[in-house]
Amino acid sequence: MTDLLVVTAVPAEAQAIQAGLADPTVAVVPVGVGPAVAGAATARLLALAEAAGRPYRAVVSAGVAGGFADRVAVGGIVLGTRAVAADLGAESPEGFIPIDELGMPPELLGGGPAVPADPGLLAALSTALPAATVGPVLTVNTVTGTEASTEALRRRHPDAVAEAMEGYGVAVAARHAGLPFAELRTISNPIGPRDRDAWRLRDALAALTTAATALR
Ligand SMILES: O=C(O)c1cccc(C(=O)CC[C@H]2O[C@@H](n3cnc4c(=O)[nH]cnc43)[C@H](O)[C@@H]2O)c1
Repeated sequence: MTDLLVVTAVPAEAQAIQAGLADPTVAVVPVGVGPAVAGAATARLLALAEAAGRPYRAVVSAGVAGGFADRVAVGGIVLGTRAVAADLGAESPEGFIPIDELGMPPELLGGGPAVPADPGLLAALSTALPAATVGPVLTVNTVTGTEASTEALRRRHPDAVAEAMEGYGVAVAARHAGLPFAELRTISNPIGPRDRDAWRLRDALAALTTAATALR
């Protein structure tokens, strides 16, 4: 058991990470956008490696993300303490109800709507990236794009630092395989009213290359 598996959403993120990697045993694979495709693809990669007798030792979900502007700047690095399925639940006239408050048996929730990062892996990444902002990273199916949704997310997750679209799916795949999980993100845009022209992808990808030195 040697390799660390790093999964990104898109090829540009994988290339940015590969450009900064110091460790040749780290595999970086772009698996697609959103928690379902990222989770399914990660589970398949883990199963194939296991069947080939070269199982991975840990999984990192990595890429760019939106940041809560008062927590982390565009271009900054984020390490997730847990991956939170922030839009898994039900709407009601009184507001959003998280999935674990809907009365479902816990075994149907696969451990719940948040998967913690592995403490040892998170500690190693934090030591290697002391400037990183550390906190929960939300996983959403829809990029937040209004002031009202941003405020609702802040109310529900006052300690969250960023949102992206894959972490929870990758975390569930890692948990089902019994492997440590962590999430590494760099910030391409502030979370808030949609302004795609303001996304600073180049800065976030450059930050991913810098942060990749921590992946070993
Ligand atoms: O067009 C490009 O060159 C390009 C390069 C790198 C990444 C992209 C993406 O479109 C990344 C999509 C990916 O980014 C995450 N993300 C980024 N900002 C947010 C956000 O505010 N809310 C949710 N997710 C965000 C997400 O994980 C997407 O999968 C394009």
